[in-house]
Amino acid sequence: MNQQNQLAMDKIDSSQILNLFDFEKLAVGKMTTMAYEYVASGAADEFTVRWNRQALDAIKLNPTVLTDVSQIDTSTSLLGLDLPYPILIAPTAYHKIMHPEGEHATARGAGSAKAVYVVSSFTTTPLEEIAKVATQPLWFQIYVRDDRDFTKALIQQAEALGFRALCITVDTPVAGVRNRQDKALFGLPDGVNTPHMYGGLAEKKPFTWKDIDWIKSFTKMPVLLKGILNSDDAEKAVAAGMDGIIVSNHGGRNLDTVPATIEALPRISEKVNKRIPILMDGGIRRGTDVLKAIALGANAVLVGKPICFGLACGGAEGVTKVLEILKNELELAMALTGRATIASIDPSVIWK
Ligand SMILES: Cc1cc2nc3c(=O)[nH]c(=O)nc-3n(C[C@H](O)[C@H](O)[C@H](O)COP(=O)(O)O)c2cc1C
Ligand SMILES: O=C(O)C(=O)c1ccccc1
Repeated sequence: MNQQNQLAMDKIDSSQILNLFDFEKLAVGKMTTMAYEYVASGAADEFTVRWNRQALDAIKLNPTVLTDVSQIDTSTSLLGLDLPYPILIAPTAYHKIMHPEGEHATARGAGSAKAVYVVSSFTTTPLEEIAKVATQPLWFQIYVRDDRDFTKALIQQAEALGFRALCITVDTPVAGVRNRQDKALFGLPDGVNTPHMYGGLAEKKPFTWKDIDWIKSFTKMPVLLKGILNSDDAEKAVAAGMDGIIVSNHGGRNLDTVPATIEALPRISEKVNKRIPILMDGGIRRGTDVLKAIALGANAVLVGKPICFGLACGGAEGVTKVLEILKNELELAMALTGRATIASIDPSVIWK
């Protein structure tokens, strides 16, 4: 497709695309079936995918009235970064199957929206190209390979390119039961590849806490563990000197029937007791979802699938729009619950 046609394809009708669910509906017609099935599907019977949403929906809010909400301030700080709002782009693989500009567009979209973009190690665009166009901080996500020299070199490459934090994904020693993805005969189309990663998800060598210590020993980037669901592991992460954790069930794509992340969050938050920042992802689609996650102990959230759909619908602009809609909804949720700042969002905003 030429550039003119792509730009025309990328025009989003702002009068009709008003929330994150609208992007998914629009994306169905814009993506190949294979790419849509890859992004939208979860593991096995997709209970956890649904629970991520249902558990957020089931939480009721308890607004406070007559507080000064004339100035809503969504800003926060996280691992030395000042964020205008507590929403990051979750690492997702293979952006070029979603849009021809791939991760390049995602990085530009993140830049316009002033959001941190966590780049997947399964990026289909070289890290140096992403770093070149990024105007906001980038983080890097890694899958640890059996080849530890390769793993170390990749982390050092990201660090040298100015990536600001490292997320080690720990919930995927093997890929989950991906029936929908398999039925769609998922595979990368010709011309799309992953310049920094080889192979699939499953590796043979044990990958344990010892490897986490090893990574910590040679990188100066803050290190976060992505995919924590139980509070004992959260405690081990603190003990291992981690700089943060990401409470995640991989968007329901790995082990079906694990709980919703919003359900796992409170006990992890209690155990961690503010010693390190906690991020959360899984089913965040509305500003009220962000508010609920913060109320239950998250310092920030990440969004996965909606970014993929925004990218598919509108390239960089689509990515920006997804983030702007979510930020705007968060501001409204804060105003309507009587919370003018992120710090004022505490458990009392949840109806009990
Ligand atoms: C298409 C897709 C690809 C993903 N690829 C990765 C990946 O490469 N590395 C990783 O750590 N997580 C990956 N994830 C998981 C996301 O980082 C995140 O945990 C999840 O999507 C959050 O849930 P949400 O999609 O409901 O927002 C992927 C998720 C999706 C939907
Ligand atoms: O799809 C995923 O969830 C994922 O993390 C992934 C990343 C690279 C290759 C295969 C799966």
